[in-house]
Amino acid sequence: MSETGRKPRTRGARGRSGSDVGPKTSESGVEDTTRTEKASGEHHRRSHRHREAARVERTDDVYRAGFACFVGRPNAGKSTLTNAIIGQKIAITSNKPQTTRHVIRGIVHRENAQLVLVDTPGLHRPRTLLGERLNDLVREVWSETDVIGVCFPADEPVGRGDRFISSELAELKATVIAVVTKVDLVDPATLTKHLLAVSELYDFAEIVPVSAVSGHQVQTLVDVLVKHLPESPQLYPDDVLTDEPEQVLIAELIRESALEGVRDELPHSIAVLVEEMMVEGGLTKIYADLYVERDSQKSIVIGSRGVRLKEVGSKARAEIEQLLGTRVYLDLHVRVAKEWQRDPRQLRKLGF
Ligand SMILES: Nc1nc2c(ncn2[C@@H]2O[C@H](COP(=O)(O)OP(=O)(O)OP(=O)(O)O)[C@@H](O)[C@H]2O)c(=O)[nH]1
Repeated sequence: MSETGRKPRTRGARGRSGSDVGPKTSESGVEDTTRTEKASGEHHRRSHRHREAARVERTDDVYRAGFACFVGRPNAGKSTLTNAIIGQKIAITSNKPQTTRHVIRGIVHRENAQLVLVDTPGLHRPRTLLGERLNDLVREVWSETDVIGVCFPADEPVGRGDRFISSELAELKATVIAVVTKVDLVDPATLTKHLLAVSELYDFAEIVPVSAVSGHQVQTLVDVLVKHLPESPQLYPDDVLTDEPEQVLIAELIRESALEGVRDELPHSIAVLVEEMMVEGGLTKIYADLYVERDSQKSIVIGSRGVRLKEVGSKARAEIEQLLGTRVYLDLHVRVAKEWQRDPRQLRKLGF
């Protein structure tokens, strides 16, 4: 099976041609680092290692490897579940719907299996060009996966959105399982009713209730996903956790930080692009642009006297330092790209 998902994006030299450069904030870490990488002066990628991911687990005698993805209505808990399985923050989560835009893969390594997880945006009725592209992306991922886990949040009744997604699954060659998420939020009686309602939606190969927050049944879910993978040689080297370019992960962390506590219309209007990354000794310098659609949104992001942008920068910097294991200098610019969600050129530039 071929690789799933978007091709890694490469960024050229730092482009500062945009006309709408706003106030900037720079954040620099001070404490000493635990790990330093040899400075190369150019963009580079590292494989993220995670010892726990190499947990030894024998399910049967053959080696299985393949791709799985979680789909489901917005806010169903797909990203949180992916993170719980991979054990590292790789996809952003937020209590606002439809904040996952990038296809981000994580890889679970077992002694006799390799599970490659693909994270997709929620399928929804498209209202903009971006919406249409997102739906195309979801379908593309679906057609290339071996197992699809449809997520149904246990704390919300099965609704039209769930029926819409289930009806789209009929023609797929992938094994389709149901994942009932957030079971920590409901009592056993509600859960039982919910499981019944889910089982009536589609002929799922299995139905697995989980809680990504408490960890309940997360490993069972991995067992189930692995069980339905095809026999295949190993697809990735042993210690690769995700092959998503670091810059995309970093952009996601910045975007997540910028989304916190902002008004409802803003999440869809924010995009982040890492323009340049340099390693200098134990310090990684990151120059990133945060795009919004309107001047009014720019003021919201920046906040009074730049206070909010500074907070966004500090929070993102701390998380990026964790991800990279180096000190980080983060230079954030806010730019206005008018109506970028409706403009094909801008969408391409921002990676959609
Ligand atoms: N209590 C509880 N909350 C959860 C659980 N899983 C996810 N959540 C919360 O549900 C919200 C949505 O989770 P996400 O993982 O962002 O959902 P998603 O399906 O990826 O959402 P989109 O990106 O909108 O498609 C977040 O606030 C999570 O913290 C869970 O197992 N238990």
